[in-house]
Amino acid sequence: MCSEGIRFKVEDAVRKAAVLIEALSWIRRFRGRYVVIKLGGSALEEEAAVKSFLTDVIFMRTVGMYPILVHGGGKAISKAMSEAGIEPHFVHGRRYTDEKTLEIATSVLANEISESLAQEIRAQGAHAEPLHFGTRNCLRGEQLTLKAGDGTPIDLGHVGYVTDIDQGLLAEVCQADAIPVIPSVALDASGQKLNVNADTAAAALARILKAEKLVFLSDVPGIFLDRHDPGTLVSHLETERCRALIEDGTIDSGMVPKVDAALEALASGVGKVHIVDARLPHSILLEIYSDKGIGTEIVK
Ligand SMILES: Nc1ncnc2c1ncn2[C@@H]1O[C@H](COP(=O)(O)OP(=O)(O)O)[C@@H](O)[C@H]1O
Ligand SMILES: CC(=O)N[C@@H](CCC(=O)OP(=O)(O)O)C(=O)O
Repeated sequence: MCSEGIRFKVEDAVRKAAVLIEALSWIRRFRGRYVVIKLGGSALEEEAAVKSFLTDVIFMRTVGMYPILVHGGGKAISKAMSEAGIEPHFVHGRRYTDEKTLEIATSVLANEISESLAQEIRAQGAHAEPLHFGTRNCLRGEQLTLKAGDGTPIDLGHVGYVTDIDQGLLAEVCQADAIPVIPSVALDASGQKLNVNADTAAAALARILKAEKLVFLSDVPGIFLDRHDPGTLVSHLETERCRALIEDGTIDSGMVPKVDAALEALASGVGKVHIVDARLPHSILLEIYSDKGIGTEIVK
């Protein structure tokens, strides 16, 4: 090999070592800490990206962090409903959930998506435990009642919000070296299933656990000031600015429940919230274990 080739090889090796050294302080800092990761339905559509993301989650567990995987599956639920001849209907961003919709949504989330994520984690040589009404339940909730402007209650059907979680169960699963996989379905005090928006379910978990971090993996690189201009990606946001961006419509549609959930989590003690692109290989590792992430971080 010529001297130029040797120099390149050495520089490449030094660069790789530098990445490991940079990760070291973050690995030490986050060891034994919970990080709640929400995988959205849009991100779940890309199989190869999901596999690569799960490798990252296994990495996090292997270096001593406690990742907790919470997932939605809005697109898959809508598809299953259409196949059953039911038109999905959303009220204030929540799916109107009658008996039949509840049956479809909970089956898609728990029996299909949670199980397939857990299977993939196992196929990659790690441990996973789906936690829901059909296995061991983790999320407890109550029916959600929204009010219209004039104060009249809005009927959402079997839609809920998380009031509490089984912290003992989570600790047991994490300490047994497994990665908990949790669909956004809660059980109320009488055992009735409730369909919960997955962003709010993840935020409630992070809030109750006082997690180090809450990470939303979606199908965008982060928050943009102008969605048509990739140069406007914001890498750091504080809560006040987030409120203003929601107010002026810069943050809208599916990003609103995420940022609302982020603000709620930060207000109750979660260290930092990240919004990253699930389609970008290793985005979550770069966000957590390097000095400068690649998505948007939100702090108090
Ligand atoms: N300011 C913004 N920056 C980036 N994305 C935004 C913004 N405002 C709204 N969005 C939208 O939010 C979407 C993410 O929400 P959603 O589709 O509900 O994702 P998920 O399925 O991951 O919960 C993005 O695909 C984008 O269209
Ligand atoms: C009440 C309610 O709307 N529940 C959501 C649960 C899934 C979800 O939130 O999935 P995403 O993360 O993909 O949006 C729904 O039925 O679509």
